[in-house]
Amino acid sequence: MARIELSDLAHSYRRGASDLGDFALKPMTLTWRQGGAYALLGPSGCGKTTLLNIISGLLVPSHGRVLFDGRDVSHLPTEARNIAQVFQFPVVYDTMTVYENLAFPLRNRGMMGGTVDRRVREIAALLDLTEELNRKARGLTADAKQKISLGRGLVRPDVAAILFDEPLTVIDPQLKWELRSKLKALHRALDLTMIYVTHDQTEALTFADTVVVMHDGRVVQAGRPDELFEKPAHTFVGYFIGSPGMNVLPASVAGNHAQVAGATIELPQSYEIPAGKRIEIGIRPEFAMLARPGEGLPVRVERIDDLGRSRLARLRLREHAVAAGVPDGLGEIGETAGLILQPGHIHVYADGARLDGRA
Ligand SMILES: Nc1ncnc2c1ncn2[C@@H]1O[C@H](COP(=O)(O)OP(=O)(O)OP(=O)(O)O)[C@@H](O)[C@H]1O
Repeated sequence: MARIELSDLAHSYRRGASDLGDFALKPMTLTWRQGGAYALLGPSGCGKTTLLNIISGLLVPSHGRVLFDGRDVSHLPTEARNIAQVFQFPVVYDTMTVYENLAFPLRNRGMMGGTVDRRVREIAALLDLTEELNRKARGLTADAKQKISLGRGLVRPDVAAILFDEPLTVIDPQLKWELRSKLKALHRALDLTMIYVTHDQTEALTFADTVVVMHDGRVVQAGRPDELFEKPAHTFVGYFIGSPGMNVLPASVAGNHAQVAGATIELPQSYEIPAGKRIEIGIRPEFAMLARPGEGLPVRVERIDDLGRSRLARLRLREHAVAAGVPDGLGEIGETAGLILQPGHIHVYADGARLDGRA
């Protein structure tokens, strides 16, 4: 296991690039705790694979350093970093049995006999592969093969970290759920540093203690799932996480008052607003409620989605789309209604970044 530090790390695929726009990874300094379960989450093209390849040693960063337990490994190849990797598609030896596949990474490192056997059986049991141990990998389904790949990644007890790159892509949706919680249990049982790359928020939130959200080559927030939900550090985190995402509305804020769509909302905290920045407020649909016309902000009702246990209103506040909850006793909903925002859950953003208020 290792603590992994990224120190002033940045990467451009263009030699000699100086414009930040040419950087797939913008400068970042970040520590991955020993034994942590991390998800690296972001949309396609935000730089996840670039960052993972730099940590694994497939790519040498154009700027900054990667440290494993304080040791600079920036220029070391993958083999010298003592990490395990699990990729999107199964990497298994078809002619070997499941047992031999799982034992391979251990034997390759010079481990012998009983130690190998114990570890292979432990991992096989954790992944429900015990019954298959003597079968050749060739005849197995894609799901089973990917389980073997996961097992091969998890089997070595001495790795600095295990890097997963979208490992459940080929897995059947039903089994995905099962494997996700299994991976979480495995992390607890094995106490290894794990970094799990995904663009799927459910996968990230169910697996990780800490979710690292990337957007446009930057890490915009690293936090616990509840922190990302309750205090999105960037408007991007607000609408990327959550379903539907956070409502973001242009506003002007002075002290503890926000002007939104012509109405004034009193905020529980006071804000110092930097000059010349785009000011927005953000509020999650869970804390915005549809109300009778004349209450709160005036909105137009576009539609009501029945979600089974609750209803979600899709609204227009002037030209802005807003999602809000529908209280049970509201009665008939016409074309116009009111919208009440819970002030304690309103965040203020300047150029996308969350501002801290003062009580
Ligand atoms: N080998 C390369 N040469 C040049 N540009 C690259 C290379 N690999 C990635 N890029 C660019 O770097 C940026 C980040 O790509 P990266 O693959 O790291 O993102 P990602 O978040 O992993 O996306 P995806 O989920 O689609 O794999 C993108 O703009 C991409 O076009």
